[in-house]
Amino acid sequence: MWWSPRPAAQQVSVTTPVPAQAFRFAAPVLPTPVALIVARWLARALVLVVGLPFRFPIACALLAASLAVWHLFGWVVVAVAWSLVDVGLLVWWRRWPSSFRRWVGLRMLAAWRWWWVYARQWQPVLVVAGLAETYQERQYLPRIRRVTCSEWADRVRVRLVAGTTPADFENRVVELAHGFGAPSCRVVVLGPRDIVCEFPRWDTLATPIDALDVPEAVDLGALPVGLQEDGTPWRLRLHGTHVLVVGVTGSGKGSVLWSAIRAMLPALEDGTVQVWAVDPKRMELSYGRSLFARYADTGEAAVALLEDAVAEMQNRAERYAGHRRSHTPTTEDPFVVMVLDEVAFLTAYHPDRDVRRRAENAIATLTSQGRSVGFCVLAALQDPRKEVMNLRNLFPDKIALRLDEAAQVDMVLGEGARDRGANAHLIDPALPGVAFVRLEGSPMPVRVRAAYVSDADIDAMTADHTSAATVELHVVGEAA
Ligand SMILES: Nc1ncnc2c1ncn2[C@@H]1O[C@H](COP(=O)(O)OP(=O)(O)OP(=O)(O)O)[C@@H](O)[C@H]1O
Repeated sequence: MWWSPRPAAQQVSVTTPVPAQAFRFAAPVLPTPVALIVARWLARALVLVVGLPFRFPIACALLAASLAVWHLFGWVVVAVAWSLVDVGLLVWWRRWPSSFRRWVGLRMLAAWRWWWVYARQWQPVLVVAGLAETYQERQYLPRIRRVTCSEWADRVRVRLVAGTTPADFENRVVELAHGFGAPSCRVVVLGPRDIVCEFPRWDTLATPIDALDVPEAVDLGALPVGLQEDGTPWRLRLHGTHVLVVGVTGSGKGSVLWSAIRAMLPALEDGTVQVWAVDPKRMELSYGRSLFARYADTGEAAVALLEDAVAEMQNRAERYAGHRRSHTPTTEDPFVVMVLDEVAFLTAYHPDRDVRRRAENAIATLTSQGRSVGFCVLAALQDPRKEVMNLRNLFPDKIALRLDEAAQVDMVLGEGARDRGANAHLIDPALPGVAFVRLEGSPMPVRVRAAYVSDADIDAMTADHTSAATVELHVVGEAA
């Protein structure tokens, strides 16, 4: 019938050109009069001038005050006033350099960076990076709300175009970092359509960090093991979790393990914490043997040690059942940290299949049941692929040191970590100990560097501190 639409016609997409179409409807192109263009430019200039006092209130107030004084009293008074202000600033800078830097230096730097780096290059960088949106032939750009500077980074607060998401920025962090000449870029979401792009001005982790001071009180939920990119301490939680440290050979896995052990020294000495170490390479942990309650360096010994840990963990769980739901470290029930260097030796490379199977079972049991009864597995691994370590998902916390391939980043830190800027595969080999981690409560990866615990530091640690558990073993040995 003439009024019923034909099925074939309904399937034609509205955007598909139809060659035989008789009429084509398009918006007419009207030449814009020059007067309109000039008026628009003038309006934009006016908005800029009116907005300046809001953007730079102090600078504008000073300028206005200078003009007023000039008008009322003449230029000599202005020159004298400015000389006095300069002297005042000089005294401030010399006497209180940090407050001067915070209140004057960094604000001036932020104004300069806003204008020179970001405002000037915003449009080309965002358009080329694919972050400009087009609607009805008009281009919409996210807007810079504010630029602030800290000692090490610029923070550019951005208002997103409606309909876009922070993920669009997170997926373009590499383009943004290169576009604005920064070593990296991190996106922090503040609220709806409100994000901050953080651009470091230089690499704050370029110089090695010496072994940190041994803390007086041990906080097993926040052991100081290095520094974060913003200069604040990098703290590692061990109590109530398990940690997998992944990195190619020479990436500095040892420095993470040793920094964690160093941060627990007082607790090792008073017996509330024990380290049980598995060291198949015999190069990494053997150096500080006297600090460990148990130590194994062969496949069979390592499996026996892991199975002992499982038995002790199950015994503890049986005692706790129905009485308590969490563990508090005491000398009777110490917090046990199983430090497993090169864990793939046990799970994938050991020639004996039975050893591999038993080791894998024991590690799986410890990681799945040990958290609440005071057992933690801190393992180091070179290759994160499933064939080598299929237990990696049982480790809630992971640390990605330098990796071989881009695809390994998400394997270690979880999906989307590389898109959010965790370029662990691009870490400079000259920067061992540099890593990406995900801190609690935030999906954003953070760049960190572990402190380097040298052989001399380990010597000093073993000379000054001994594990209470090891002392006990010696005493038993002497008595026997
Ligand atoms: N945090 C660090 N800061 C500075 N230098 C470091 C750091 N960690 C390691 N290094 C340097 O890198 C070298 C290799 O480190 P390390 O042996 O810890 O790497 P690894 O990942 O454990 O390697 P492998 O898997 O071969 O044992 C060290 O000898 C040391 O010189």
